[in-house]
Amino acid sequence: MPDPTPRVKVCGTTSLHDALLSAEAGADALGFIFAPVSKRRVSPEVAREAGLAVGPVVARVGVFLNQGLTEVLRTAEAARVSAVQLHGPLSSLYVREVARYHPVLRVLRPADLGQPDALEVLSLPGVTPMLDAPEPGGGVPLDWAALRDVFPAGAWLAGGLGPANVAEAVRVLRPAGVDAVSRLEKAAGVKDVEQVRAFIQAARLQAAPGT
Ligand SMILES: O=C(O)c1ccccc1NCC(=O)[C@H](O)[C@H](O)COP(=O)(O)O
Repeated sequence: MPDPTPRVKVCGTTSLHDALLSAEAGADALGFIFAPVSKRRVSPEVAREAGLAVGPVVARVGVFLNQGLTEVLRTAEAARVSAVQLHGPLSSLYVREVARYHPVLRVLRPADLGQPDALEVLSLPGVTPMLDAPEPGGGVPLDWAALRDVFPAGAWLAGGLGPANVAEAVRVLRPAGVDAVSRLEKAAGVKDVEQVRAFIQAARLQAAPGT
C-alpha cells in the first residue's frame, strides 16, 4: 500500500536563510523559481548555495515557466538542483527531453487532464504530474471535490494551499506531495516561519491511517 503521507514542498525560496528555515521545519523539498516573470525569482548562484546548505536529503526543485530547453538545462546545472518543475504549454517531446537529465514535476491544470498530450506526459518515465491552478503562485485553490475522480495516481497538488486548508485537500485527493508558496509568505519571496511550520505539520497530520 502506498505511503499516504504526502511529501511537502515549500516553493519560492529566495535566500539561504529561508532555505534553512524550511528545511528545519521539515520540508521534503524546496522550490527555486527561475521564471523571469516571477516576483520570487532567484539566481542560480543563490539557489546553489542554499541547496548545498540544506544537506543531502532535502530535494531542491528548479521551477521554470515556458523557458527554452537550453536555458532550463543550463540553469538547473548551475543551481545544482535535484529535480525540475515545468510550467506552461510545453510539448511532451520537450518534457521527455528534460526528463533525460532531471526528474521532472510536470505541472498540469485541471483543464489539461484528458488531453492527449497530458496523457502522454503521465506515462513518461521520470515524470511526476502536479496539478496546479492556471496562475502559478497565485494562491487560488482548485476545486478538490471536482478533481476526486480524475486526480492522477501519484500526482502532487498545488494551488492556494496553506496551513488552514492543506489537511482537507490531502483528505480529499490523497496526493503524493503538496506544494505551496503564497500562503507561506510575509512578503513576496520572504517566508513566514510560523506558516511554513504549520503547513508542514498540517499536511502530515491528516495522512495517518484511519483519518
Ligand atoms: O510562484 C511564482 O511566482 C511562480 C511563477 C512562475 C512559475 C511558477 C511559480 N510558482 C510555482 C509553484 O510551485 C507554486 O508553489 C504553485 O504554483 C502554488 O502557488 P500558490 O497557489 O501561491 O501556493
